[in-house]
Amino acid sequence: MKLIKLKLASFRNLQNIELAPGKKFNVFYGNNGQGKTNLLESIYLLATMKSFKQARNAELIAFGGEFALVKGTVERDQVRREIAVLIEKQGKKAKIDAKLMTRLDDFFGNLNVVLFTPEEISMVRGGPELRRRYLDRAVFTCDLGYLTAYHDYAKILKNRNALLKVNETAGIEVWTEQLVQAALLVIERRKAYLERIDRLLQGFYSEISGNDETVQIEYRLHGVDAQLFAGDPAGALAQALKTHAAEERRRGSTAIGPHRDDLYFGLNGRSARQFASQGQQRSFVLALKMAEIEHITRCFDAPPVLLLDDMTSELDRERNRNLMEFLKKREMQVFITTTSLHNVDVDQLQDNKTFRIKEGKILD
Ligand SMILES: Nc1ncnc2c1ncn2[C@@H]1O[C@H](COP(=O)(O)OP(=O)(O)OP(=O)(O)O)[C@@H](O)[C@H]1O
Repeated sequence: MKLIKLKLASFRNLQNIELAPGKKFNVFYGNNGQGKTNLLESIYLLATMKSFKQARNAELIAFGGEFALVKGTVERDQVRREIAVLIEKQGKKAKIDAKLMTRLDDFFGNLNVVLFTPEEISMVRGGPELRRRYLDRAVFTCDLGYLTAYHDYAKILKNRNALLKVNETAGIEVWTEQLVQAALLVIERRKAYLERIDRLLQGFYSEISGNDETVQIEYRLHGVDAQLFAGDPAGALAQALKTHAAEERRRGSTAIGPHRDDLYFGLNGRSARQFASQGQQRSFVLALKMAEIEHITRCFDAPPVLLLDDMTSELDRERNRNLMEFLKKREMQVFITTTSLHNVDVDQLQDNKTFRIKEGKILD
């Protein structure tokens, strides 16, 4: 998958951009606050309809503007598609080859991206939301049915929470039963993904770190007996909900389910969250991303587009070199942002294209 053309109008500080990225390495460089990350955000949006900064629509539109437009031409197996996303304050509309998309499912899969930002390093040490967000996105890319399972679960959760909030427990059993069934579908798909990347993760971690430390990734059910779950998943969830009934009434929200679950990252058999050094955390997250790339490549028989935001300042030289070696071996298009070309060693990269960004404009 390749992005052949990108056209932006009134997207954040990028008023009017038109560019033809190269098929391999594209390096965007410039001082802080010039629009490099905004550019990556626009590509991410073209793939997912979402901002990776969790920004609302109004924030994506240039100050004082009414709308923003992001357009891209993507190529896969020599077939080209035009993706256009119109962002207005009240919502987004997407067109593929000039046809308005009415179902989200039809939109996805035309452009796959994997994003790596410095902030993601905190996925190891930070709160569970970051890990859940990573997992949901990663599962979803190769498993479009996951979106339906996830939305069904979210709808039931909302209804059940609404009852708990007003302390209305009559009729809650019906929602509890539905919640359990919907939760199982989400958990099953999340676990299946982790099983698929488990071996990949170990391989990439060794490649990146250059040592023989072992890494583990596991799904952690919140408040549920894992052993019971292995034998009787529905029974274990129902049991946990029963045990937490009083807490739920007190908090006015559902205490058990995929919205509370977490990922466990292990390093040499210990919790990476508690014991990993800065460098080990970076290697871990980078290996996770590499595993995600490999997984998507296998699913679609085509590699995703990689977006590396300000990577060079976060990685030390050795890890950076290992990452570049990994990328050079692949027929993958990469977008890198950096404050200075010195950080990237562009001469080492075959087929690179560089773009200087200043005040929201590309200066060649
Ligand atoms: N809706 C908007 N309209 C206009 N400008 C915006 C909007 N949202 C953000 N900006 C501007 O975009 C700039 C930030 O751009 P961006 O985050 O892409 O910087 P960057 O080049 O990646 O810098 P850094 O190297 O610091 O990450 C800021 O100057 C900010 O004021």
